[in-house]
Amino acid sequence: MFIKTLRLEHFRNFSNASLSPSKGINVIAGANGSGKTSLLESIYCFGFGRSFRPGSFRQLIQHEREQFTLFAETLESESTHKLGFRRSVNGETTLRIDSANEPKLSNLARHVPLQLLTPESVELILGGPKNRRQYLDWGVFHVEHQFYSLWVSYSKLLKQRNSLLKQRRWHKEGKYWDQQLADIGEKIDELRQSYIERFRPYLSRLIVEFLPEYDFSFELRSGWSKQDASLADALNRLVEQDTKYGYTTAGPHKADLRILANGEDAKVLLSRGQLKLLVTALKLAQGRFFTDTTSRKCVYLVDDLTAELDRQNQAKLCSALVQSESQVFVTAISEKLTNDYFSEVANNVFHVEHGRITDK
Ligand SMILES: Nc1ncnc2c1ncn2[C@@H]1O[C@H](COP(=O)(O)OP(=O)(O)OP(=O)(O)O)[C@@H](O)[C@H]1O
Repeated sequence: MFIKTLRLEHFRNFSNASLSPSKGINVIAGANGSGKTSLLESIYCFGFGRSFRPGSFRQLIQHEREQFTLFAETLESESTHKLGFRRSVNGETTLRIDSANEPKLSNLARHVPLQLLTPESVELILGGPKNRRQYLDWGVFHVEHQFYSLWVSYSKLLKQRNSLLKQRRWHKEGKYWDQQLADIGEKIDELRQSYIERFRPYLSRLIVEFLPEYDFSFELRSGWSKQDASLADALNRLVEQDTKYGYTTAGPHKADLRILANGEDAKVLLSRGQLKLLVTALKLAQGRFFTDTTSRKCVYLVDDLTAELDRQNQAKLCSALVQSESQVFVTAISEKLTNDYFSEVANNVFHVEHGRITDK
């Protein structure tokens, strides 16, 4: 998938701006506060329905305005799609695909597979399990089409169980729903486990490129104890505890991807720069696996490419991005990056200044 054109209306510091990126490397250059990250954020909205920065969606709407609107024209397998995303201060969201309103964000997201790398991406390793589940589920969502509907059903049943637990009504009605919750929960786990098994060789290959000095291992923890033969058994065993807490403590919503370097938790062993390299490898590996399994390409968004990487590793990352033959958006204070790392390939440089975009 390639973005042919992108238009931003009243998004952050952009009043009305557009760009026609190249199919390859696009460098977004500009001073601090010019709007580089905001530009990446606007693309990210199509793939995730939200920003990657903290704060409410209201902060994305330009000050003094009622709504922002984003348009993108994409090209995939010789078909063009027109996508629209609008959010208003009153919370209303409008999605459009090819001139029709689209009720489901998941359908828009399927059109725009994205991998994001920012200085904050190390939270994938340092942060809680939710970050790693989101990472993993991006892959499962884009590769296994039944995953999303299973996840929606599971979330509904989980909400219902939690409400019964809170109201201490589980003993009256809960047993029946638990079996359904467990069946769907097990299916979600199977899809994740099968994904990680197929994905593991890609991970290993890329990690050797970026961090050859460590021996990494990855283990997907299902979200319930191995001492239980099934999720149904775990839910049954934990019902008294769950009633006390008022929520469900076992299930795929508690899964985690354990990442070990030389047998130790990666977050306690690696330096900040090494964590960034690990995350870089994780993101690139997921993009490669996605391409090999679906014959589609994702778009890479790289904010502040030079942050925390030495020159050798910056060059490695750039060469991996070029090799991916995907569309890439990288931000940098200076366009010098283009000459240093991307001079051999066709690339576009866009200058951003106070929310205005000009190409070279
Ligand atoms: N809702 C908004 N309305 C108007 N301006 C905004 C809004 N939200 C943020 N801004 C401004 O937009 C500008 C662009 O911020 P952005 O983070 O995109 O810059 P950047 O070019 O990535 O900067 P840096 O190089 O420092 O990371 C900032 O000056 C910020 O104050």
